[in-house]
Amino acid sequence: MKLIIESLSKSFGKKEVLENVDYVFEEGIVYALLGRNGSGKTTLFSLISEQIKKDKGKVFLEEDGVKNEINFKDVFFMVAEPNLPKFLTGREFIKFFIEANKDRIKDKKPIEDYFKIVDFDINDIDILIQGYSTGMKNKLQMLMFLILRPKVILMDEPLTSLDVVVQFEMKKIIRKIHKEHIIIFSTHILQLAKDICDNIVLLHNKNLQKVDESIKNDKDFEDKIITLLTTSDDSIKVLDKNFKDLEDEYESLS
Ligand SMILES: Nc1ncnc2c1ncn2[C@@H]1O[C@H](COP(=O)(O)OP(=O)(O)OP(=O)(O)O)[C@@H](O)[C@H]1O
Repeated sequence: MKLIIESLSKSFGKKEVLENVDYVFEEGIVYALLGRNGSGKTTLFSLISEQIKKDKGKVFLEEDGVKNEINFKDVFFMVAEPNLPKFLTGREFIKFFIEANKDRIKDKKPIEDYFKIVDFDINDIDILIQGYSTGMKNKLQMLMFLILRPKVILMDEPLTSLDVVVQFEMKKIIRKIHKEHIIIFSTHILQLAKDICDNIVLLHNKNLQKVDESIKNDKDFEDKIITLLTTSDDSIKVLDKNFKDLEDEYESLS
């Protein structure tokens, strides 16, 4: 199975965020999507999951050699700050979610078993979601994709709000299920990208760019990624210019 992006472009007003992006993501590989703030990671995920309209280009899913335009039902987009119904309990919400998606769930389990997978405190499942921490809400989101097992899983900064124990559990779960899915994981935490992902893809200069796999084992891994994310970036030129101005100013004073 492959997720194929062809000539994808998106602008907001005059700001072009993605320009003719072509990329192929494959099943069984966990991808880390790295990019600077505002580079377009969330925009890319929103386009793939059809939450916003493309200006140009298409996204396909290829299965057994047959290529079709992607259906939003094949994609689960896990956001950093989930918007869940506040006045339901965790149990009520997951029960409703299972009922609403019953035709798509292959391997149905008792509800409490699902909560156990993400190490959700059983005493908390009957309190209202409005009382949940961000980490607890994120565990509910994880449950949603573990119940649905969609073909494509997009995770926008997913583990940041989880405590280290749950992060570790989630890393294990992602590694366990990754063979049957296409998983793309956006993060600013380079160590996480290195730990959990097979391939690193940069979103930089409005386009996607594969990072050579050997970089992951390089002792200067973080420096190299930063260099790649700052090449031909105007902000760095501005920074350099400011330092030059300061140096000149300093020299004229001394
Ligand atoms: N609905 C919108 N209307 C106008 N501009 C938008 C909209 N959504 C995103 N943008 C702009 O598109 C650019 C890319 O935003 P996006 O949220 O995709 O970046 P990101 O890589 O996810 O950033 P971060 O790492 O900070 O979360 C930004 O300049 C942002 O201001």
